[in-house]
Amino acid sequence: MTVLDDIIVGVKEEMEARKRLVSLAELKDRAAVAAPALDAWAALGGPASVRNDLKVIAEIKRRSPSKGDLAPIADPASLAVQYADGGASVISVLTEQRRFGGSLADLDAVRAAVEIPLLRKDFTVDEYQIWEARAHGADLILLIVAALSDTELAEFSALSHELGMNVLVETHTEEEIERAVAANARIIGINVRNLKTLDVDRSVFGSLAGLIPAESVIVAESGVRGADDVSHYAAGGANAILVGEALVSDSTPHERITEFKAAGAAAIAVRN
Ligand SMILES: O=P(O)(O)OC[C@@H](O)[C@@H](O)c1c[nH]c2ccccc12
Repeated sequence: MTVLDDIIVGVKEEMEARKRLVSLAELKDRAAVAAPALDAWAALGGPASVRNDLKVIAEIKRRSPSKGDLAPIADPASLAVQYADGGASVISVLTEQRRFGGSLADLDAVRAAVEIPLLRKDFTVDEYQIWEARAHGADLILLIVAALSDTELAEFSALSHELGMNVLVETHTEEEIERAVAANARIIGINVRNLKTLDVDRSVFGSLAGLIPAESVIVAESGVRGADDVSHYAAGGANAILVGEALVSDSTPHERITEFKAAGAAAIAVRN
């Protein structure tokens, strides 16, 4: 069993427990009265012809299976405000409980605090979680190609779009990019961390980014330690970066984001 398989077992158990507390019908009622989803695609730069800088997706991440506790986040709302002040385009809230220490309560707290698009970051394996995301104010959800069949990828994308949300489709291999493109994904992430082993290999980004059609927003996920990594991803074709650990463990995350955006813009100016 891979790490990913193991995580998903826990995700399903937690979801079954939530299903007993909140029915799908109840979630649909809540989703119907939620404020409409914000346009994460536009926030991430939109059509290729108008993209001009590097966008930052800043993540609220308490813990990870590879590193354990990252930082005590007493107040996710104030961290989110710092992210937004620093110029994050989207805030990612990890809601997976067992391995990442997240929750829907974190998503609620962040939703109440900022008005920029939110990614509900979780291991989506059931439509229930998509309704849940929308009911709790998410604008974007994560679909991990390695965890889904082509049918699930298509159905989950369609439901998300029906609910007005965008989808970040996460890949790690050439075959997964082909599957993401076949599913018409327009926001495609390359996670440099292999979720089956948790190994990080930053060179994966540069070797795969060229396979993604220019119309899609390309997100470099994981492994940003500092501005050099940001420059590396931007030079390799990233339109956006997704950063967790480096921001939650920094005392001035807004300054880090500003620094990352400057490094990204400089590398993109050279790239163009
Ligand atoms: O903390 P990092 O190395 O900056 O990584 C952030 C993000 O990419 C990572 O949290 C992540 C990428 N894909 C995921 C899927 C599930 C959980 C977490 C992730």
